[in-house]
Amino acid sequence: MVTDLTLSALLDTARVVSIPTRTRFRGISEREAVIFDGPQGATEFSPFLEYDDAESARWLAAAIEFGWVRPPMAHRKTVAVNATVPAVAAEAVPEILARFPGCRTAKVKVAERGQTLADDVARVQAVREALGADGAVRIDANGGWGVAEAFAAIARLAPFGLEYAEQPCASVAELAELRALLASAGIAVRIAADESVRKAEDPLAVARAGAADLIVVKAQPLGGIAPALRIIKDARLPVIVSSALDTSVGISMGLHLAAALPNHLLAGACGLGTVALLDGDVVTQPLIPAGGELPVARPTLDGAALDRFQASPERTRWWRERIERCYALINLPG
Ligand SMILES: O=C(O)CCC(=O)C1=CC=C[C@@H](O)[C@@H]1C(=O)O
Ligand SMILES: [Mg+2]
Repeated sequence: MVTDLTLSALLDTARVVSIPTRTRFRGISEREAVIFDGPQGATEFSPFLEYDDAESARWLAAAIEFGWVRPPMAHRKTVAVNATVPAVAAEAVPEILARFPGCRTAKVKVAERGQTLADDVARVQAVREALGADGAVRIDANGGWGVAEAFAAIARLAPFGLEYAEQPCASVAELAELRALLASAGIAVRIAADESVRKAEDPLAVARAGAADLIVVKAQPLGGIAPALRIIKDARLPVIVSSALDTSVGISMGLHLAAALPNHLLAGACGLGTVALLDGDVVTQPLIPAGGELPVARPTLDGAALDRFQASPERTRWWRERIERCYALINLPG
């Protein structure tokens, strides 16, 4: 970690932006983010608004690391990414997939509050039809199911061919129980842990409990690329690197994490294509997938776009105060 970055030096480079989403995603229709310009390049701080300071402080540590510390050596120049399909109606699926050119893997949101299993079935079926038999389809329930509900839903969705189910239940104990139930029923759908890694007190508990087949790893929530790599090393499970509906700046942090992984640890296409879900960006060449891949690059900030998406004075003040509180929590040495 850097030792000499003062709060005022950090705040001097901060630009708060608010970018509309093209489709509501996890209830969000405006994505707010802070963009900093560090000596290593642009970096992003964008914890969701409801996250408390202790959790958000890890996102700030990640932003500082990416802007001020040289990233680890890259093992690849491009990273394959998945299309991310929000909990839309089945009819909207082709239009969503069209935003992810060349992506042969799609992650489909399921278990959305207010919807039914029939909605999930219709959406997953539409994705399978659009991708064809050789595409890969995975689902993400964001912990929205209980064990019995998850078992029934996965049994119903498995015939469409599922690569894995991401965080079907909320707790590690539930994931372990579900994983055993699926195995004993001969349903070959792997379990991926996301929230059990990025929001857990102990990100390794899920691996230790044998409750998942792979882990979804996000750089910002885990405190940066170096802490994420330490967790990956200790978890000893295959990894999908994902993001948090970031601008291309935050996405580039995820790409550098994915690029740092040796091939045998990367479990498939990464969840880094979500700039396609935003209606704008802050860089000159937005990281929209081409041929199903993204380049491992540091984007160049677009000053006009930073101005265009500049947040209101009230929101800017809110974010600057949040940065101050989080900065106080991360205890930079020196
Ligand atoms: O993994 C992807 O395809 C995209 C990122 C993604 O799905 C998410 C981003 C941000 C918040 C989360 O609700 C969600 C996830 O749960 O993985
Ligand atoms: Mg997830």
